[in-house]
Amino acid sequence: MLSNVLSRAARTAAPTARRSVTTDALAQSLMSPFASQSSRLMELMPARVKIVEVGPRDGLQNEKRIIDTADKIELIEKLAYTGLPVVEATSFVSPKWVPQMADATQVLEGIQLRAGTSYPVLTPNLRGFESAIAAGAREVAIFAAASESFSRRNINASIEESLQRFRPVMDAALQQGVPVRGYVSCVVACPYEGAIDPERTMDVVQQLFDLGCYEVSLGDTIGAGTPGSISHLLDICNRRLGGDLSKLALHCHDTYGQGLANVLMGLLHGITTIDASVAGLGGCPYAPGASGNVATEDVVYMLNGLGVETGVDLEKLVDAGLFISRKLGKPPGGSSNAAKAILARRSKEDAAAMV
Ligand SMILES: CC(C)(COP(=O)([O-])OP(=O)([O-])OC[C@H]1O[C@@H](n2cnc3c(N)ncnc32)[C@H](O)[C@@H]1OP(=O)([O-])[O-])[C@@H](O)C(=O)NCCC(=O)NCCSC(=O)C[C@@](C)(O)CC(=O)[O-]
Repeated sequence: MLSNVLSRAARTAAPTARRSVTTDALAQSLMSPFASQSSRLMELMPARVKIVEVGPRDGLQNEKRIIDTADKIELIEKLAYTGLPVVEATSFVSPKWVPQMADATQVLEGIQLRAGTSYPVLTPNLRGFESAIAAGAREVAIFAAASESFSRRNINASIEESLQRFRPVMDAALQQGVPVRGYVSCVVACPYEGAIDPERTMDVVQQLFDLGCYEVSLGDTIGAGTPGSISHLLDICNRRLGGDLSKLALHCHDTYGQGLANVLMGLLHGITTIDASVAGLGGCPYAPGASGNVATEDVVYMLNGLGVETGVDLEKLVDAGLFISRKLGKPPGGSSNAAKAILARRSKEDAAAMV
């Protein structure tokens, strides 16, 4: 088992970037000296993780500075070019509610699609679904919440009303063969109600599966979860879903710095789909105080170090993060520690090359 993991790591360590020692290789080379001690951990790791990049949607939706449509398109294309299998592109919501997403049609129509990447979009109602399909969407996502108060503030509907609203979206999607992802927000905590009962979360998850979602993403919307509460939630998911978590994704915000630890906890429980946002961008306009998602660069660095394949080129990902950080006037690499370290290493290498 361990030798499989190590040879997998060696395969994925193939140099991809212009740099002499890629950071992918660095993370993986650090693994081998400790491999014998950590073999139990390695055995629990999946061989491959699907990363769902939510930066262009979740990452930008809360930004006050309106980003040019062309820059959004360039960001999405740069992200797809890293090898990411899924780049959530935009959302077809009311522009009165989320002004940053007002150009959803132009964004989706403008993307040069890359084979091997899908570009789902958020659709809160049938109107959003129809606009998305007209703009070329091939996959959509509906979004519910485990908290009544958050549901009302986010989409102006109770949980039950929102599920009723999703029914025609789902019917139309099924008729047209469009896959639908589901989100549940506030899976462990709500900005208005505090702690959320995981059984309640699972009730909503189950209803989204019953509606026909092929995957449901568990959103720790305000990033209050810890490995303890996430583990408790996933134990309950495990019981309620008969031991199969393969259709769940984990969507961790990093408000309290727990994002990466929570992702690791998810992997240990058998989650193999992780949502993340380049440069750690993000936040929900209706979740005051919530910071961005766990940074994609940090997730990829960690997975590289664990010998888990993602198919993502970390150096190119850092370039995409740098691009959008500049557009937003944020520090290079945003809140991603891995990106900041890689950018610092690049500067040193560039300075050395000048001597
Ligand atoms: C759901 C509604 C539309 C209800 O909003 P409403 O005000 O109850 O609905 P309405 O039907 O009265 O519509 C209000 C206005 O929006 C228009 N409208 C109506 N629908 C659409 C549409 N699809 N596209 C464009 N426009 C639309 C509609 O035509 C009308 O325009 P007006 O007549 O006033 O000029 C609104 O509440 C909304 O758009 N909410 C979206 C909020 C949002 O995007 N939140 C962030 C995403 S969720 C999230 O971030 C969490 C997640 C997924 O990342 C996971 C996690 O971290 O937890």
